[in-house]
Formats: sequence, structure tokens, C-alpha cells
Amino acid sequence: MSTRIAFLKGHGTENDFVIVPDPENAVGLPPAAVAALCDRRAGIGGDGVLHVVRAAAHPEGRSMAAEAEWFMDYRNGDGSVAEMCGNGVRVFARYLQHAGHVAEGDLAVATRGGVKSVHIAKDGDVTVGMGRARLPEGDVTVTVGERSWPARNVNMGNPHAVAFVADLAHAGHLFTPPPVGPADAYPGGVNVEFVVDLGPRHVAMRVHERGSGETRSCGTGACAVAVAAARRDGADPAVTGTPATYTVDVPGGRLVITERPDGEIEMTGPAVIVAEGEIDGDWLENAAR
Ligand SMILES: N[C@@H](CCC[C@H](N)C(=O)O)C(=O)O
Repeated sequence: MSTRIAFLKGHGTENDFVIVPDPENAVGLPPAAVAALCDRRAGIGGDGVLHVVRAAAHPEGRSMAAEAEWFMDYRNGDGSVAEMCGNGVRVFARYLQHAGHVAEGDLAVATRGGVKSVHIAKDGDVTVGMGRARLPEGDVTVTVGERSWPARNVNMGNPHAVAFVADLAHAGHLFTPPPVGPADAYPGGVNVEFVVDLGPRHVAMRVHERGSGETRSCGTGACAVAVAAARRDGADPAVTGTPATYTVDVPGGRLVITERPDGEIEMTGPAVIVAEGEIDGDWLENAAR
């Protein structure tokens, strides 16, 4: 009889995840196993995996264990490791509530990008304190076919290139990563956002995610877009002294992002658990070979 490994499926604005609860860090999840789980035909399907581990039981979470009980070991759909996943943190918190580990209200989640404060509201939305954006110097350019755009380099713990475009259709099919230059700008790869204006402080975006392809939403990407839009609009909160709130529509829903004068960014949006079940341990082991 093969071992059974519990999983759940969840999403935040349709950025979808396979959730693997593993408090003691006993389930081996090499990159090939993650890619097999995320495979939409031969596996469960997802943009990434949320491996739920007690911070004290994970080598990368241990130093944060005094501040946060749980560590989000996030992986992209191709099995690669990323520093942060904004939608992932919201879905991670929803899982903790669903499993009875936490109640609605405030909690802390340890991530590779540091400890994030989370608020689970009564109305169901989840807010994450995303920390501050970094805006590395240097111009970058995003190209799709014959078109190129200057892009803003925004780091939300993970790297983003934000391009304002006239029409989201100009991003094309996004089956492959859009080239971003100069070639050495992002040695570890980059998430690319294409943005159009819908109204005052209201934008829509598409995203090609490093390690996952085009997704229906990206939380860190939406924050990067809000930051880039605020700088473009002369609404940098550090300069104006007032918070800047942007509504960011993604193909899978809507996120609301507020940057405060001290640079701290909060993101609010939905987080949903849709299913739970068991993974066949033999299948996963074979998939990982
Ligand atoms: N979908 C995520 C971002 C996941 C990580 C990203 N693909 C990377 O490699 O940096 C989000 O909601 O932020």
C-alpha cells in the first residue's frame, strides 16, 4: 500500500497553488516532484506549490521561528525556488485558518522574503504587509515581437520589470518569457508585467512569471505595478506624504495595493481553498526520479 500525502488546492485571484501541509518537513519535494504536482494534465495542476512547514522545522525558516510559527516554502511551477509570492501568502494564511491553526485576525508568516504580517478579515479578504519595494537603478527594456517598451525595475523581494503599454493584447501569447534587456539585468530571471490605465489610480495588468509562465495573477507583480504607477503619476508617498492606493485588475480578479509614506506596502485580495485530497506517494516518488 502506497503512502498517502495530504494536499489541498487553493487560489488567490486565480493564481493557483497545490498546498502540501507538512508541519515537520518530512515530505521530500525535489524540483521534479513540484513540477509533476503542478502539471495541469498529468498532475494536480497549479502555478506553484505552497509547502506548509513549521518554521522551526525548516532550515530556511528556523531563524524566524520566534516571530512566526509557519514557514511558506514556496516553489514555482517548474520546481524553482522564489523569494516571495504575494498571492501565495494570502492562500497560505487561508489554509492555516481552514486547518484550524489560526483564527481570523492577525498572524505572521515566515517566508524567504522575511516575516510577513497578515490580516484575515471577517469579510473574507486577506491583507498582507508586503514590506518595501526596492527600485534598482538602470533602464530595462521589454520586447515582444516588433514592439519594445522601457520598463521599471522593481524588486518586491523578487524581481519585476513593469512595462506600461497601450493595449494588453500587445503582450501577445506569452507562451515564452518576453526578452528583457540588457541581458545581464536579471541574472536569476525576472517576472514581467504589462500594464494599461483604466482610470485614476486604476490599472489592469498581465504577467509572465519566472518559473510559471503566464498566470492569472501575481501579488508581488501587482505591488510592483502599483509602485511603478505611483512614481510615474507623481504620487510617490515618500514625496507627497500621503498614502497611494491603486486598484490593480488582473485576469483572475482584483487586488488593492496601498503604499504608505514610510514605504510599507499592503495588498488586499481574496484567497480561496477549493479542494482537498491525497497524493499517491508512489506516483510522486516516481515523478521525482
Ligand atoms: N505569483 C507570485 C509570485 C511567484 C514567484 C515568481 N514567479 C518568481 O519567480 O519571482 C505572487 O503572487 O507574488
